[in-house]
Formats: sequence, structure tokens, C-alpha cells
Amino acid sequence: MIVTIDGVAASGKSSVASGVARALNIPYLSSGLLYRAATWAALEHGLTLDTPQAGRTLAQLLTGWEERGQPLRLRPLTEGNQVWQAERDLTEHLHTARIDAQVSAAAVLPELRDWVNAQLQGLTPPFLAEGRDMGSTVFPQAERKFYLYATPRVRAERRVLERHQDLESVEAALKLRDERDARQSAPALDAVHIDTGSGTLPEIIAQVMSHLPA
Ligand SMILES: Nc1ncnc2c1ncn2[C@@H]1O[C@H](COP(=O)(O)OP(=O)(O)OP(=O)(O)O)[C@@H](O)[C@H]1O
Ligand SMILES: Nc1ccn([C@@H]2O[C@H](COP(=O)(O)O)[C@@H](O)[C@H]2O)c(=O)n1
Repeated sequence: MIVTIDGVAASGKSSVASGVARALNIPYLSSGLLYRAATWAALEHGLTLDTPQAGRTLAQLLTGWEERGQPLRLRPLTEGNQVWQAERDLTEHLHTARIDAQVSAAAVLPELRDWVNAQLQGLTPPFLAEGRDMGSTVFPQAERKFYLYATPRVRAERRVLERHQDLESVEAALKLRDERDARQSAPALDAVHIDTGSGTLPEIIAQVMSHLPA
């Protein structure tokens, strides 16, 4: 079985995916974490993302690591996904304001989208995949698809509890990321839409579960 959960930034995708995956006893895959890790790699290597050759250069960097036996890999742990490169856990570097600000510019590159999609499509079901285009592009065959949303204010209020930033700038950054991401990835037309501002996290997880076979 494949279940997809797409949604806007900070709508609760990872938290809901983790809860549902735990209840189903299957792993969840955070596609956003792979985009974040590739963005981190690009920035670490001084790669400028808005040049015509950026996609090719980034793809060469990622495949070069692969060929040298030091690939960038998603570890789909149910309690929270991680990304490792060789023996190094990169996860703590990936949820920062710096990566938030740059990740949409990396995610627009077709070479990176192909690389992320190939990583995910190479995995064996059952699993739950979360991101922006999991139900529409990467796993159109998924048995159940969900789309999570909430107002920018609700999402910003939640995010400031996780990071030491002010509410107005977090909300502005979320709106900007939503706008950029909407141009490069679309949710599935057959997804069940859920407003995560309408309940607590356990209630939203229960709402998703109610649409899944018992
Ligand atoms: N009802 C709720 N539904 C979902 N998330 C909630 C809810 N209430 C609080 N949260 C919190 O919202 C925060 C953002 O959730 P999460 O990081 O899972 O979102 P995300 O969509 O994966 O974010 P990003 O797009 O930035 O990766 C978390 O701290 C989560 O616990
Ligand atoms: N399927 C996806 C998933 C993510 N992205 C891009 O990555 C960014 C980070 O994702 P989060 O889920 O951690 O918020 C996101 O803002 C997108 O730019 C994507 O394009 N497609």
C-alpha cells in the first residue's frame, strides 16, 4: 500500500505522516527532507542556484557522491526521517531559516526533481510519502491521497514554537515559500483535503485514519 500526504509548508505533513505511519506500522518518507539536503549540499559547495547550469552541476555533485560510495540517503525512521551522507547525519542542518529560504530555488531544478523522485520510486512499498507532489507526480498510483492545509497565521504560530523567530517574519517567509512551491508542484486532484487548523494533532491523525481501510 502507498499513502500520500501533500500540503503547504508547515501544514503538519511530517507530524501527521509520522503518527499515521506509526498507527499503520509502515515507514514514512519525507521528500522535503531530500530537497533540503540537496539544497544544503549546494550551499556547502558554493553552488549558485539561479544559473542555467545549476541543475546539472548539482546532479553531478549528487551522483559523484553516489559513485564514490558516499551517497546522500534518506533514512525513513517512523519517529522522524533523517538524511545521511556517508557516515554523517545532516538532519540537524536541514530545518533552518537559511535552508527554508533557498530550498524552493533548488526544488525548481528539473535535474533535482528527477533525482529525488528516483530515490523515492526505488523504495519498496508499503509506505507513506509526504511532500508537495507525491500524489500527483511521484506516486499517482497511491491507494489513498491527502492534502493538508492551514492558514499562514496558524502555521506561523506553530513554527515560532519550534524556532526562535518572530511571528511576522515567519508568516511572510511561509507565504513566499507557498507561492514559489505552487509554481513547481501541484497536489493530486483526487486527494482528500484536511484543514489542520481545525483540530489537535491527534484529531487530525484520526481524521486521516478514518479514510484508510481498517
Ligand atoms: N493539528 C495539527 N496538525 C498538524 N500539525 C500540528 C497540529 N498542531 C500542531 N502542529 C505542529 O505544527 C508544527 C509543524 O508541523 P510539521 O513540521 O509536521 O509540518 P510540515 O508540513 O512537515 O513542515 P515543513 O513543510 O516545513 O517540513 C509541528 O510542531 C507540529 O507538531
Ligand atoms: N515533493 C516535494 C517536497 C518538497 N519540495 C520542496 O522542498 C521544500 C521543503 O519541503 P518541506 O516539506 O520540508 O517543507 C519545499 O518548500 C519545496 O520547495 C518539493 O518541491 N516537492
